[in-house]
Amino acid sequence: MSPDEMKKLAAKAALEHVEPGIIVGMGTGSTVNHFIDLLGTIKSKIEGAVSSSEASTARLKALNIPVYELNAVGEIPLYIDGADESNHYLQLIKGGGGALTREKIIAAASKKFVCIADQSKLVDILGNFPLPVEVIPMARSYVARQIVKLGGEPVYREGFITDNGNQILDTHGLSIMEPAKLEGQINNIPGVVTNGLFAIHPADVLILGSPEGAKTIYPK
Ligand SMILES: O=C(CO)[C@H](O)[C@H](O)COP(=O)(O)O
Repeated sequence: MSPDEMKKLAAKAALEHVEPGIIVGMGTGSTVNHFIDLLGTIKSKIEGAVSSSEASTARLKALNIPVYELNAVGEIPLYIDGADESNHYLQLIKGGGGALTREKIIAAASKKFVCIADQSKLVDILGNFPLPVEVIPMARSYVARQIVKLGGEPVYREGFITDNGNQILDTHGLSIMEPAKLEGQINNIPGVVTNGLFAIHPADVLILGSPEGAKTIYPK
């Protein structure tokens, strides 16, 4: 079974978390794209969505799913998003698609975060996937030097601009033993908008697609 088929299985299983009449918070990426397509088949049962990226907004609108501004809604009952890595505590690395900041905001504004992924994303220790850090452009070199002091090797994602008009440093070489501590340390560097660790507020549920079907995992 291909990773994409496994992503689709996870997306399908996540539909069970969609209650009638709700607004769904939507992440970004290929796994979420499968979920959005499936959401389109039950769109009359929901009120709409809040989106974390221009790409997800375009996909939702193409399916005639109403998209609300975050400022126009209260607490969102459900947030669905993918991940680049998850540990067994459901602490994540996200941001491979560069939408980490809006994703983190909508996840924080949501009551329940259901993460969907193929089985390869579950790891014992975070950090094999380079940690994305969104930076204000004029601070990029300064932030990069501070990340080196923390033991990382930042690589500028050249040619990529986030939906917020910022840049990304993909940080290699980190073996992340204390994810929540590192999340706070990096976010405290002036010029950092946010980093892709979702550790202080992990996911609530992880659904992994595998050749044996979709497996639901709760934090250890
Ligand atoms: O964080 C993300 C985008 O910013 C994605 O959720 C993450 O990169 C996983 O992507 P995919 O579902 O394509 O594997």
